[in-house]
Amino acid sequence: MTDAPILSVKDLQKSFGAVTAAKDINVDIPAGQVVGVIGANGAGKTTFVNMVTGYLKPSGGTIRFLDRDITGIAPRLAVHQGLTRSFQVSQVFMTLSVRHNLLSALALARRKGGALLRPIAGPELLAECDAIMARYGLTDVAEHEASALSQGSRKLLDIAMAVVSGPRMLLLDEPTSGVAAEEKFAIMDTVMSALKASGTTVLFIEHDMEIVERYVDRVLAFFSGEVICDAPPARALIDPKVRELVIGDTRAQTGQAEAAYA
Ligand SMILES: Nc1ncnc2c1ncn2[C@@H]1O[C@H](COP(=O)(O)OP(=O)(O)OP(=O)(O)O)[C@@H](O)[C@H]1O
Repeated sequence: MTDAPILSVKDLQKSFGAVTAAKDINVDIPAGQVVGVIGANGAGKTTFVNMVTGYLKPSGGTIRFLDRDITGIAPRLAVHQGLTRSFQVSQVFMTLSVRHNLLSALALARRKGGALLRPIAGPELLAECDAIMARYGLTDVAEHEASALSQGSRKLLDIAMAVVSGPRMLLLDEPTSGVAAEEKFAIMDTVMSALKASGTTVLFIEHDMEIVERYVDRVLAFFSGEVICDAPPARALIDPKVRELVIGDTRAQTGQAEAAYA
């Protein structure tokens, strides 16, 4: 880890008419950190991620990434700077195989303009594709159509496609949403060890407190557009405000057991 933060957010604000979706957000994230963003529905998590990745223009404040001002940058330029995201809804091509999905993503990441019209699969790209599939546990399903994959494998493919550009920082929207309970830890183990190996800084939105507790170094808890707690999970998940305003609400939505943090 270096001392200078990879991402530095100062006084970030966003209003939609009378609704304040982000208020006075100040966050510095060091390179290599894994950050979990939690909060009830409507707390402002997606607004924050959308502003950082260029999908929404802030009403005020600044965002610096790798010491450059990226406030209001277009999403594709954010990707060029090394800041990438995945979405809650999978972005894979359902009728293509795992290999062809990854080759398409690699071709898009490596080529510019009209070069897309040339054949995509040279030996280097094929080798890179094999390496990514091995890292993300997809080798055994390489020739399977994406539509035939389990939700968990489809998430792995989606995230593997997001990282082909070699981002320095990856933002994920609920990486285990829709994944069967018995698959979620295996999926996260694979994703987090691949991202750790590449030294990627990670920030992800998550409703599942078991995932938060197990995989993040730091929790940002949102309520009503503000960060109400910024602490390691062992502290954040027992913070009275977080328990009342975030975990209580999240449990009510997901039906998680009240005993988990008693
Ligand atoms: N495009 C928009 N226009 C108007 N209001 C919006 C818009 N996007 C978000 N909001 C409002 O901003 C607030 C924060 O929404 P946001 O989607 O960021 O919350 P969230 O924490 O991501 O919620 P969820 O867990 O349901 O995705 C909410 O009150 C929401 O209704």
